[in-house]
Amino acid sequence: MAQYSRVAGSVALITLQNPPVNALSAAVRQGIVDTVERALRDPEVNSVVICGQNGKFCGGADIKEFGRQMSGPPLVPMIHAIEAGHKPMVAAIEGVALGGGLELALGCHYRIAHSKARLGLPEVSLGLLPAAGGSQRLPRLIGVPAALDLITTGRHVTAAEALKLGIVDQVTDHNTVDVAVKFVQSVAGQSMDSRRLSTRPCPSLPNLDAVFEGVMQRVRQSARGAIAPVACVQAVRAAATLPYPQGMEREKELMGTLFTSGQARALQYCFFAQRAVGKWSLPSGARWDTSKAMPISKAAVIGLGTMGRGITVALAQTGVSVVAVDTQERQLAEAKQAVSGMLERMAQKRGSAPPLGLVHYSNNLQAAADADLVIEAVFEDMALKESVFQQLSAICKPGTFLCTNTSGLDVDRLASHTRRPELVVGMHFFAPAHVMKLLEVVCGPRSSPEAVATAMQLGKKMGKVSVAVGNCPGFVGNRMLKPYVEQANFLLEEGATPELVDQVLEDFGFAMGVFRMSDLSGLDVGWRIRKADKLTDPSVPAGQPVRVRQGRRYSPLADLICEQGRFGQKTGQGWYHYDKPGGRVARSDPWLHSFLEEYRARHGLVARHIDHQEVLERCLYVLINEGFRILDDGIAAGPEDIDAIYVFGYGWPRHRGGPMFYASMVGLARVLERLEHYHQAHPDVPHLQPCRLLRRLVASGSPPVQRWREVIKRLHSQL
Ligand SMILES: CC(C)(COP(=O)(O)OP(=O)(O)OC[C@H]1O[C@@H](n2cnc3c(N)ncnc32)[C@H](O)[C@@H]1OP(=O)(O)O)[C@@H](O)C(=O)NCCC(=O)NCCSC(=O)C[C@@H](O)CCCCCCCCCCCCC(=O)O
Repeated sequence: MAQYSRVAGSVALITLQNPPVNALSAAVRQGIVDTVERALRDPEVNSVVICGQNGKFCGGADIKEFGRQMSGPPLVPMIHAIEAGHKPMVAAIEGVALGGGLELALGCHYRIAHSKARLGLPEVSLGLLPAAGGSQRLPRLIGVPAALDLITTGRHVTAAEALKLGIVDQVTDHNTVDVAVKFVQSVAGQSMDSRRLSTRPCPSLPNLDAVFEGVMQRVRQSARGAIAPVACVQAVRAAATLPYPQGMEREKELMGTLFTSGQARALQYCFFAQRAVGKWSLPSGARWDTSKAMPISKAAVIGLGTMGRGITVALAQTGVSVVAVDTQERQLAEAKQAVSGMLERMAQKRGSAPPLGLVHYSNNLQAAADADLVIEAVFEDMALKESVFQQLSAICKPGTFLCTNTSGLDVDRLASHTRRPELVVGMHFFAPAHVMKLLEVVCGPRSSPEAVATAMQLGKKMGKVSVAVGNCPGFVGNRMLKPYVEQANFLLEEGATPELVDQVLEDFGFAMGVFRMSDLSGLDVGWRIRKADKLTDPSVPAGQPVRVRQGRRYSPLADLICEQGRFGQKTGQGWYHYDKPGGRVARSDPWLHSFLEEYRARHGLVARHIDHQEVLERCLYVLINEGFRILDDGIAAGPEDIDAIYVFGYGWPRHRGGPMFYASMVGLARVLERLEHYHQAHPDVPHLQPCRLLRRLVASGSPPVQRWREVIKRLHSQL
């Protein structure tokens, strides 16, 4: 797993071999230990180059080994032996040097990188810290502030930035190994004493305490309960204040706490879940590896509201030529300005030219005629969308994929208005579409494997985490959101306040609680949907109790708020009060509190004390229960799909792994027992009734989340 060869007579070349990213598995570590020993022993060798096979230096420790019995030589002494070696060692970095891979390179005496290489210490995003000496060597090399930035964010840097920071000694456009071999020969025989980072002091920093205090405060705030970023700061502080051996002890101690934590398990699960969703399969048998994606060089976006504009920007950023269409002149002119502005700002940040020439504008649907793929993003109204699809089907060239950005309407019904329903899929983006990572690709029963593969591939090119889901009202994300929001409203009826509910959810790790989030998205959106579903007052049959709809408990609270013209941030009032329409800072609103009191009095409801546990359990478990129903219905292929959707699209805290992973951590039996308890207390809320799949999983011994797919398959095959 590490190949030894001799090049240029006296240089030992050690090549890591563990495709696809040369991760430091036990076998690779053993290979490195053996080959380094051999190179140091061999009298004919006077210097060493370490590189990775297939143009990739090393993606770090083998994450698949975590959580299992560790075997093979440990990383820390292995890297120490390299650093202590009396012959010069150079890391030839191509592709990536990440985590343990960069730590290995930091143990070498020199580092030479290809200009396209990326380097970083991303352990924090796996719930860990760079514990193979990275937290101690990097600050000694580049100073505390830069090291803190890289280690607490886990961000990757380009070779050019690495050179500027001093992480690498040289950047080349040529063959990196050849350059490294030449270089190492030029330093052979020299003392490497000054090149051993562990022997260097950390560059001194005035106001060390103040710097760490400030950083710790910022990190704690943005971590939202994640423990790894905090431990990363503590480890770098050890580098800045302790001699190297004690610093290493501290690094080990901190890693010991992180390594076995639930958060590390959750974050590592997220890493693999993000990759698993790319390997989609559908109930029809269509799969990612047998379905051919078509190339998309020209796209059209229909409807240039907020979503259409964001989608246009995201496509142009990807290098796709876009025709942006809106039949309303005023909207078109505003969109032109907004899209150009967004593209310019993004280009300025990147230091490149904005791709303005890729976007063309039109007020005529005919302009979409020769597009390879069209994304409809008109107002969320079925009749309007049906008419657009009918027209597009007549206008577009044969073979154009027709996609809808609907957030929950029936994709199959739209497909039925076209001549080729197999070319229709949903591409559900999340606002702002050029920023948010999630894309739900909604597959109707008639969507062809080719259409699904094309939408998935385009999403990936746009930098999205694309998740293939089935067609049902709300798909996956919004379908699960509905009972969650509903519970929050019921809790208000029973005595809670928006502040209490939001605080509990934010303490859990959500960026925003449900009420703050609703104010941000606009309360009128849900109101319009409830009106269309005939849930709001004028369409309710006479004599129907106001808190019952379609035979189940209903809370008209949100409707009443909307009737007051309180649509959230945009109107300056919603569940909270804002300084002005469009204001961002949510303040408690005394009006809302008296409104809730009056409401309860009017309906004979007596406010009771509601504790944090009840808020959390009712909101989260009802959402999780719907997740199980979605799995049982085959709308999502596995728990990873649901979790990726919630982490990347709904602000679910990544260090909690996603709702389904969280359920497995809490214990399925516990979730079931609490749902049963709440359903008994609220028999008129069907969403609280534990789903069949949850019961089945508990009955089969609550297998780990990675094995749920098998249980689901078995369950379905028995039907
Ligand atoms: C590398 C990438 C940037 C490549 O991206 P790309 O898009 O090209 O490809 P994919 O992401 O799709 O990946 C392809 C393929 O490869 C798999 N993979 C990638 N990286 C790894 C990896 N590091 N390990 C295993 N597998 C990997 C990926 O899953 C894909 O597989 P598939 O089957 O889907 O094809 C990108 O992949 C990337 O970003 N990778 C992760 C990089 C990273 O985060 N590296 C850091 C790893 S953690 C680390 O290095 C830790 C070290 O600092 C120190 C470790 C010291 C350990 C000491 C343990 C002491 C424990 C003490 C505890 C004591 C407890 C007690 O007391 O008992």
